[in-house]
Amino acid sequence: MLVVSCITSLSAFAAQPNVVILATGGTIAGAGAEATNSATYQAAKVPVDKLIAGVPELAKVANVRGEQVFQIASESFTNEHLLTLGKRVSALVKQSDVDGIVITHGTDTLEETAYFLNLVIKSDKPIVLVGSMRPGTAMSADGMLNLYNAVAAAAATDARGKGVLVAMNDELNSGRDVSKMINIQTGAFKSPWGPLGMIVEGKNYWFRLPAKRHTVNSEFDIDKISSLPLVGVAYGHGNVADTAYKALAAKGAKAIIHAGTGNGSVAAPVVPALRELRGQGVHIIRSSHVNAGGFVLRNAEQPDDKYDWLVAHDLNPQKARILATVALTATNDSKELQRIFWEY
Ligand SMILES: NC(=O)C[C@H](N)C(=O)O
Repeated sequence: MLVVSCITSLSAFAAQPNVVILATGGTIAGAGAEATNSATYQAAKVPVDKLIAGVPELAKVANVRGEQVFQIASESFTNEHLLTLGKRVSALVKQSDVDGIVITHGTDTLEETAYFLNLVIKSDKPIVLVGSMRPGTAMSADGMLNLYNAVAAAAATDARGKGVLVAMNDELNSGRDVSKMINIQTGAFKSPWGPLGMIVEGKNYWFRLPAKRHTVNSEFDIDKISSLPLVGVAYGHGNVADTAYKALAAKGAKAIIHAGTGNGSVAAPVVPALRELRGQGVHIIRSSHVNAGGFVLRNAEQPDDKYDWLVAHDLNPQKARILATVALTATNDSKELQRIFWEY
């Protein structure tokens, strides 16, 4: 009897999917002095093994192992961090003993890393990013459930082929669309076009699919990218001057994302400087900083065809920076870049 039950539990273990948790820091690995410290704490303190040990229920949905890739607050996530993480994910998804990847990440730039991986990883295996809005030491900390949901989602075969996902607050959002909308509530991550699905008690419920190119259908491949060009973001407002745009170009920016008002509109006094920069070879990409999601169209507000400027369509400025950075590794042609902005 004993032998039989041992064999049964062994085969049950072997049958579980293998999920690797790549830890990068953030509030999900944060710690505060008191349980009441939900907003004042130090990010990136708790190592991955301790995070995993804190959620024993993970073992019921997957064979989980952790790797500490970085231990940083995500506001300091550089292009080099993106490259290092992307190459590690790419190597892992090629392994036959890896079924899914979870990446624990600070929430400040989680949307940027999720979009980057969505563009450059050639795999249909689930890749799920997760963070938390409160540190694990706080009352009603959200990290445990978010992590459980992320591992359950990454372990599920129904999460395959949907691009890089973000599991936060019971929602499964596309890494392309999702954005941090508020910095103090657990329901912080929203997509302007709605979530792809929900995860409830470890089960995924899907409602829609991403329409844009991603992962296996992307023309970009992290294995072929060895460095990322500099792309800057300049914030537009009514009294804006050309100082930031010119300074970014002087620092070597290959493209400048104009975080514009409304329809990516540009204040009249800075138009000449932006035209001049384009003449010097710097791409000008009009995006919008409106809160619920911009929708910038070519030749609306500004004659993009005449100026050879680009539009980021619905990508917010930080996501537009990611796509421009990746796209510029493949082409410097403005028509090609605009095609890429429509397709991804
Ligand atoms: N909630 C968080 O994770 C915020 C933190 N500043 C980070 O992005 O690392």
